[in-house]
Amino acid sequence: MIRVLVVAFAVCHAAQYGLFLGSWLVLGGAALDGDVTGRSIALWAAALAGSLLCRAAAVRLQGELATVIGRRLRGRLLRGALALNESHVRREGTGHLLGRVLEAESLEDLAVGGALAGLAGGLELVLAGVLLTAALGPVAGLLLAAWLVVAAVLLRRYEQRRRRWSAVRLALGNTLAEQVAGHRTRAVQQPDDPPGDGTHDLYATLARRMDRSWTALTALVPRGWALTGVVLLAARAAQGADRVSVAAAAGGVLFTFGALGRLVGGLAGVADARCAWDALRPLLPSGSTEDGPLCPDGTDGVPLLEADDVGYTYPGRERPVLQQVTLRVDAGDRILLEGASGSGKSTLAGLLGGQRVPSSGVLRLHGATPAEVGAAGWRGRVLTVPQPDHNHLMLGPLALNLLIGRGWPATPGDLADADAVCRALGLGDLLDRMPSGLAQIVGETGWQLSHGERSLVFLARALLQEPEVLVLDETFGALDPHTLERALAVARERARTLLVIRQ
Ligand SMILES: Nc1ncnc2c1ncn2[C@@H]1O[C@H](COP(=O)(O)OP(=O)(O)OP(=O)(O)O)[C@@H](O)[C@H]1O
Repeated sequence: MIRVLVVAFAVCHAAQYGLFLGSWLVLGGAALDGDVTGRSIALWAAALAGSLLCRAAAVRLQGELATVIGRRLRGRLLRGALALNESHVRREGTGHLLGRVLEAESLEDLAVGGALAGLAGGLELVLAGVLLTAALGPVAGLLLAAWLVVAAVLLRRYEQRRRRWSAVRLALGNTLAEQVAGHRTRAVQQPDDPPGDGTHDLYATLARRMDRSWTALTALVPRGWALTGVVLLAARAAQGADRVSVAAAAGGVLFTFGALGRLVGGLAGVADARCAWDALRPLLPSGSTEDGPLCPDGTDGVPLLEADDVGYTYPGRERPVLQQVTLRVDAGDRILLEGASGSGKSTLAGLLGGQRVPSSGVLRLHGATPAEVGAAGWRGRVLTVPQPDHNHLMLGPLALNLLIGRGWPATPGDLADADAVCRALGLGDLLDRMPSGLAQIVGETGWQLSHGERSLVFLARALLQEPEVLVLDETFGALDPHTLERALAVARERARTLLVIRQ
């Protein structure tokens, strides 16, 4: 699809310039011969109209290309982000990752903002170079080549500066995200704003340098060439060349000026896209863009979920948190896992849910490893509900928070299920109190839920996803004994296979 669109774009673009040049050749030739007739004007108008039609088609194809590339890129980004394991996210920081995602815009701009047209400028330039050499001699061709060398040097410098600026921007984005997340704590604990660490100044300096390089590239090169062209034309006129050849040479210089401008603009866009691609690469899934094959259902004698000699060491830590863990979970099991604080229960929950990768040993779902099942496939079947402190309510309707695992917008059936699960868990009073019921906006700036209510919403959300194995990590810690008993009974009744973790 993308290849077809690119070829169609290139054909339309070439036809546009061919017709444009042809129109002026017809009229210009007739004018210089002093023989402008109704026929030559009609030919000129027809070629110009054809050129405009080709331009419209090229712009439309460019838009389609941008949409297709954007959709694919965002799809891959989403799959890659969902496949990231928790320790990777923690190590890099969410702000850093967010900065990387924002780079996707530069890649889309490459298609939307006309960099393709800039690249087509390269083709125009070849054509212009040939015309120019024919009209002004080989010296003109050599001078044009010299300006291309200058453009290459400036382009390289621009890309280097863009990379340095991007690295600081990512770090700055991460610091900002952390500061926003910890804003309340800082507001309470720090009387004054802490002094800056100089990163903002560095960012501003690098941004200025990058802008200067960009200006030098996109302004100096075409204008420098225009000046060179004027000198060449003046020399040609001084040699006593006839009017026709000076006019043709002036056309060649002007044509080259436009093509050079589009070429350097396009190449600057490509440099932006290369930097953006390097920033995005860690987020994109490697190999196939599709999820791996799902493992077979219910193979006889094979455990539903098993951990075989599994160990885990946090990155940067010397000692493992878990060693030689062996666990077998069969369909329909209800398992309680207890242990002391810091003994590694949540780490195991993360491993079982596919959010971490074991340092040793192997996990299997229906006999298939996570690599065979695919990250998204595994997480869709084994769902670990993190401790309430590590779980999140998104700013949005309560229904969205409950049904996020089922797709959005919700169907009437989904909403009825959500209502039934909430009422079974004891959230009926809350639903009746909220003016908009399931449509009530909850989250940071919406209706504030108590700790217990939040845990019940997290539990309802997980039950509504109907995973094959549900792992609840200290989900009941904030509930009073009566609510706890009721919630546990609902979980036992509704979950297909249940593993509950508590201290
Ligand atoms: N991201 C991390 N990096 C390094 N060490 C970690 C990380 N997360 C947890 N640990 C350490 O791993 C050990 C096990 O932590 P884990 O959270 O799995 O224990 P737990 O049994 O769930 O504890 P609790 O019952 O208190 O929630 C702890 O010593 C903890 O400090």
